[in-house]
Order: sequence, then C-alpha cells, then structure tokens
Amino acid sequence: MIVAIDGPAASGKGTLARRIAGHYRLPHLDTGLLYRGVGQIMRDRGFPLDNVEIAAAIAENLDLADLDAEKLRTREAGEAASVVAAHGPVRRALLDLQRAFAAQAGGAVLDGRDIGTVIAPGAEAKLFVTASPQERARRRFRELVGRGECADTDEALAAVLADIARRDERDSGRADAPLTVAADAVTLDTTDLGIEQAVAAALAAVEARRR
Ligand SMILES: Nc1ncnc2c1ncn2[C@@H]1O[C@H](COP(=O)(O)OP(=O)(O)OP(=O)(O)O)[C@@H](O)[C@H]1O
Ligand SMILES: Nc1ccn([C@@H]2O[C@H](COP(=O)(O)O)[C@@H](O)[C@H]2O)c(=O)n1
Repeated sequence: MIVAIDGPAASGKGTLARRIAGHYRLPHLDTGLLYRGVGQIMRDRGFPLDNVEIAAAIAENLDLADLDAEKLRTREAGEAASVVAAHGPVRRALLDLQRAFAAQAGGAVLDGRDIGTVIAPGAEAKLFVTASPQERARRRFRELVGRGECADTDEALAAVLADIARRDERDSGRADAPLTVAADAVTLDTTDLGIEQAVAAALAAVEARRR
C-alpha cells in the first residue's frame, strides 16, 4: 500500500506519516528533506538560491544517505527549500528517487506537497493534512522555542507566522507541482485536534481506503 500525505508547512503531516508508517510497518520518506538538502547545500556553498542550473545539478547528485534530518530542520533550511523547490529542473531531478521509494515492494508512506498529485497519483490512500495558519505557527513556534532556536516572545511568534504565510504562498503559487489537494484525497483539518486524535482520524481514513 502507498500512503500519500500532503499539506502545508507545520500542519502535522510528518508526525502523521511517521505514525502511519509505524502502524503498518512501512518505510517512510519525508520528501521535504530532499528540498531542504538542496537548499542547505546551496547556502553552505554560497550559491544564490535562484541559480536554477546549480540547484538542479545538486539535486541530481543528492544522496538520501547524506541527509542529516536534525540539521535540516532549521528555519533557514526550510526557507531555502521552498525557494529551490519552485525550480522545475530541481523537481524533475528529484522525481525518480521519490517514485522509486514509493514503488518499493510492500509499499511506503511519503509526505510532502505533491505526493498525491505528482509523485504517486495512484496511491491507495491520500491524505491532505491541514490546520489554520495561526495554529501551524503556534506548533512550529513551540518546536523552535523548545530547540532554543527562537525567543519565547510575541514578536518571535509573529515572525514564525510570517514565515509560514510566505512559504504557503510560494508553495501554492508556483507553476510546477504547486501544493494542491488531490481530487481523491481525504482532507484532515487538525486545527482542533491533538496529536493522538489526529493519528486516530488519519488511520481511520487510511483503513477506509484499504477496504
Ligand atoms: N495535531 C497536532 N496537535 C498539536 N501539535 C501537533 C499536531 N501535529 C503535529 N504537531 C506538532 O507540530 C509541529 C509540526 O509538526 P510536523 O513536523 O509533523 O509538521 P509538518 O507538516 O511535517 O511540517 P513541515 O512541513 O515543516 O515538515 C511538531 O512540533 C509536532 O509535534
Ligand atoms: N514534496 C515536496 C516536499 C517539500 N517541498 C518544498 O520543501 C519545503 C520544505 O518542506 P518541509 O515539508 O520540510 O517543510 C516546502 O516548503 C516546499 O517548498 C516541495 O516542494 N515538495
């Protein structure tokens, strides 16, 4: 079974993808990490993020095994990821890797922005996980404060909300594989759901599709 999970930044799709993968003992790929990896390498090497050719060459040579998920969780890497993710050649360079992951025997769970629409349009179960921008900003803010990456102030929360709004606009407004709800996806709004409630709802939606 392939489970495709899409949604905007900090909606909780990664949390749900990990739990669904654990429940069904399926491998999981957080596809945002690929774009974060390309963006971070561009930053580390001092390349402008709008250099499409260099970004595509980095994407072509990206090795999943080299990606350090912890290091790539920073705000800067997320911001860089959303810039390079708008380049068509970067997306095309990362296509085969993601499709091969999805096609492995036994199935897989993938989360991102275009899994149900582009990477695995034939997935048995598709979820579109969302929450209000304010709630997503609060979740991301709490995470960043917990990691000591931002101050626990109203101004810092407002800055995180602005980051989220900018990323939403970029991800939904780009020409190539924009963030959109697949026609056959189940939308799960987690604004008023705790993690365990969201997991239960997600598993119920996947089970309904398996039958
Ligand atoms: N339903 C929920 N209620 C409260 N907090 C949640 C919920 N789901 C996830 N979280 C928390 O919100 C934060 C963001 O969740 P997560 O990383 O799963 O989102 P994401 O959509 O994968 O983010 P990104 O797009 O940036 O990778 C995490 O700290 C997570 O623990
Ligand atoms: N399938 C995907 C996954 C991610 N992106 C872009 O990467 C950015 C970071 O993703 P996170 O899930 O780690 O937040 C995201 O803002 C997208 O721009 C993508 O385009 N397609």
